[in-house]
Amino acid sequence: MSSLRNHRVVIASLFLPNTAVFGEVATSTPDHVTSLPDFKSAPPTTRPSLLSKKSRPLASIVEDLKSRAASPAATPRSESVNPFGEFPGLNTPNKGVAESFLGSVAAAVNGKAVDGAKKAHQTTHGPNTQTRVQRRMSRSTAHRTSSRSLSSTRQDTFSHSAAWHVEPNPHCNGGLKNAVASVKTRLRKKLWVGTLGANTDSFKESLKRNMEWRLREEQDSLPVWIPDAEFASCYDEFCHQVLWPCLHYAVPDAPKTKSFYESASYKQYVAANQRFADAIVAAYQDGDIIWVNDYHLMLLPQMLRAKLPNAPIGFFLHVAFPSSEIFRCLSVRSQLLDGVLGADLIGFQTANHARHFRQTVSRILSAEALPKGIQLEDRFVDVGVFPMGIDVQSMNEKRRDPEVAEWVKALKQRYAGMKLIVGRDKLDEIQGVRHKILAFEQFLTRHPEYQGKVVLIQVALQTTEENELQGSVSEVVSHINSKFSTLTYQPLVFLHTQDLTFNQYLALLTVADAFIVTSLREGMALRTHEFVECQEGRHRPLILSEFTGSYSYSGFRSCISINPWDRRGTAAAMYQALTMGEDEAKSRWEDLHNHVITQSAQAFITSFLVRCLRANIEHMQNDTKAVAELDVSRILPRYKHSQTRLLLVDFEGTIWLRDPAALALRGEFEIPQEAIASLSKLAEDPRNEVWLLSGLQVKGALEKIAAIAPKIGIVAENGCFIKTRSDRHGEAGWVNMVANFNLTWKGACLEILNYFSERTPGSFIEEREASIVWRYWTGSEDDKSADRQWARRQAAEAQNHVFDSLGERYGLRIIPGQNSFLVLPNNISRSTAVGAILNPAGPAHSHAHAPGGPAWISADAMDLEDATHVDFVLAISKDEKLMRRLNDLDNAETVSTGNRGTDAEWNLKPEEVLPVLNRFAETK
Ligand SMILES: O=P(O)(O)OC[C@H]1O[C@H](O[C@H]2O[C@H](CO)[C@@H](O)[C@H](O)[C@H]2O)[C@H](O)[C@@H](O)[C@@H]1O
Repeated sequence: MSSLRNHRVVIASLFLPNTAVFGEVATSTPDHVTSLPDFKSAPPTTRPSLLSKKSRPLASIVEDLKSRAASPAATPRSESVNPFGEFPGLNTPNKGVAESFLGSVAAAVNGKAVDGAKKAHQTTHGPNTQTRVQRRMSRSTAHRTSSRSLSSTRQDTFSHSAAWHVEPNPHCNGGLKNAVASVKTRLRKKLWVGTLGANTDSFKESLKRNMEWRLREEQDSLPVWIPDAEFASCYDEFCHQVLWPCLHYAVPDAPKTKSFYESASYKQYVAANQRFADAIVAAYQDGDIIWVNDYHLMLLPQMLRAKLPNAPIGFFLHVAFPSSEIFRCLSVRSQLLDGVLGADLIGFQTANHARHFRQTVSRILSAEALPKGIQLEDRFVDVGVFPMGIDVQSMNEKRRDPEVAEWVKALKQRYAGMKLIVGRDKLDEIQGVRHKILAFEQFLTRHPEYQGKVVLIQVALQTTEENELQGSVSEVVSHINSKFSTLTYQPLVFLHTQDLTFNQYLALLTVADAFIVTSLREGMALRTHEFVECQEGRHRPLILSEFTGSYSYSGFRSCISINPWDRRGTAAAMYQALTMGEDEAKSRWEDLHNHVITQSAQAFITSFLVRCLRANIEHMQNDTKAVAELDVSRILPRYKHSQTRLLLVDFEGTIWLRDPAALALRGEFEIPQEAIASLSKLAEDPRNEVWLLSGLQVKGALEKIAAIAPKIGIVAENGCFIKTRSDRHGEAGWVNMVANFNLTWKGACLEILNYFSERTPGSFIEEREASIVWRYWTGSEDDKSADRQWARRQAAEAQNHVFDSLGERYGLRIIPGQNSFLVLPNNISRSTAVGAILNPAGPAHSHAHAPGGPAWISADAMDLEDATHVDFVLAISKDEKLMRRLNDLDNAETVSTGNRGTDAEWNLKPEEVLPVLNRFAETK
């Protein structure tokens, strides 16, 4: 982390952590209020107990019902006695919130006045029985109407003389804000770049300058000004209705309502991203690390890279990333992928999301996806997994607030004898609240003994109106409350986050008998981590969807897992949670807790930023390193004076420049006699060990070469087979490096590829011993015809099929080429073969490996420390992985014959290879 101290971190996030609010009211600095957004902020400087000694009687059931007198459902005046007696009063600045909160929870136990025909689901006072479950306001629309927002109407204009103050921005990603705060002593210099989350068209320029100045001075924040209509289209439409569902595995079909055009909203998304880019470029200083957050800003890394070619840029996706089968349906899929690939490092919450991303890039952009990232034409982009966590220490401090204890007491009193299941989600389709409620209905139906005794308290996070409508929560809430409510009981309570303070929420988590998340997909689900910490004294269980990021971590497997689509299973999980014995609950909680404290916010932020910096340094070294044309005269002296030399030379594309497809298809092969003769001459020298590296199979070309050049070692099929050099007794043989591998995948793979071959004219399969190549195009590489496009699409589909059905099961990897792709076992490569060659106990040095002998593969095969007996290594190859590995050796000269960016020390055109080999061969 020490290296981070010297850098300023520019944090780009759609919303700033703090925003500006008009009015003179002096509020506390953001540090004094809860840093978790969306909850009603605690009041200013003084924070007297909400439940002060001057208690006011608790609203009785009669009062509770009276307060809904405006409702058409008449309330019986002579209600039964409130079973909960006295409740402390609310004589505090947060009175409104407290009333709302208690009103809501009270309603659950006090029973509802119901319209004979149709019971309502209202849980708090208000004239309209629909309001509690209806959405409040989306982030963009909220600010067009909210009195707390910066601009109240479009007609108002605000100049620099308008009074304003700072408050926490309820729209900012709470997890991110907390994570940054958790390392504030170590992350000394930072600059947040984002929007205020308010309509700002009516601001005069003078006001904007005034805000910019103060926010920069006081909050380390730089506001980005986005016109209101542009913001709404970008955020409410493109982000929430196109990207959000798709990234959470829903096939894009927006706009369902035809209320907007995807292409138009994408334009606004581009424009909004460009405004961020302009603001950051203007503020950028040498040494800054730029950290771009989340799906709202997927184009920003590339826009920044265009202007700041050397800047360290990290992109972290907080939400999920779907399989390529889903992502490829997006009309702007390539633009979005190109956008994020401007970063040095792309981070994901889970290994699955990262894998999906790599596969998607490989299939849509035809770039090479390696385990550590993406090899583009001109540079490498790191891809990593950085699970988000919570700041446990800060959370525990908040939990220790006496006010939380008072609320716990109050809630216990209010819900005495009842069980509480708590949840907090957006009301859209993705977070599965509808599924949750229907499962709760099933639970109450299957376990009637719990009717009247269990309440589901659902805290609702606001999202876009359209998304909430699609979530269809409202109708099921009405349905379940009308089905099970009695005079003294309502099964389902809805609260909006604005209805309760964070302390109240913490109290709710503390008294909960279970917490439930039914997301159909989710990036992480940090609210479950908060619940676990709040349960320190009680250890009640977590019911968690298998489709959340949190569940993908083994520590969280001690939850009660559910498939949210399985209503019966979810209902059973509710029963299991409420009836679980203390010992089992404690043991499960301990696992969950251990995970929460290990996967902390601090660990997340430190590892992401350090890796981003390191990746940038590596990339810059590679990019700025002018790779010189090989100057043989600089190398020859070392060669001359060395005693043990290893010479590695690629076959295809380096000394053999013919089309491998023609060889596979028609068996057309002519030995490149001059090159083989030159290598053989080199191999005559007892100080030299000469190896030919090839992806071709043994049969055919390589067999023929082996016959005429017995002193050359050969690596076939990218490392699946190795032919040792013949020794002085003339012994040599092919060693099968994959003899112990399960190759049964080949049958299934061929079946898939046959299917695609039938549909792709001119394509064919090249089956090798332990690998398979599908050559989907045999025409010109520059062909832009529809036929080639079709073939490329088929190739993408075929890769998907092979990887999804066989990849993980058999440990396979797919290497895309220009017009073909190769499927082979994961742990086989030219560089593992070279590791095996260097190993003194390996196939190149031991006679135990006679032809047809046992397989040789060693766990140490990758270990280049074995290279101590070699004092000169020359590698002429296109294999970048091999180049990188050999660069770790002091005595290696790496020479690339590829035509794109390389990590090798030298470049060499393939046509120049033979003259170079000859010069070595002539040197004594
Ligand atoms: O609704 P948006 O403004 O588009 O924001 C998206 C959501 O961001 C946050 O959740 C995401 O990040 C969390 C922390 O990394 C992660 O736990 C969660 O799974 C992600 O979805 C935020 O907490 C949500 O309220 C926003 O909806």
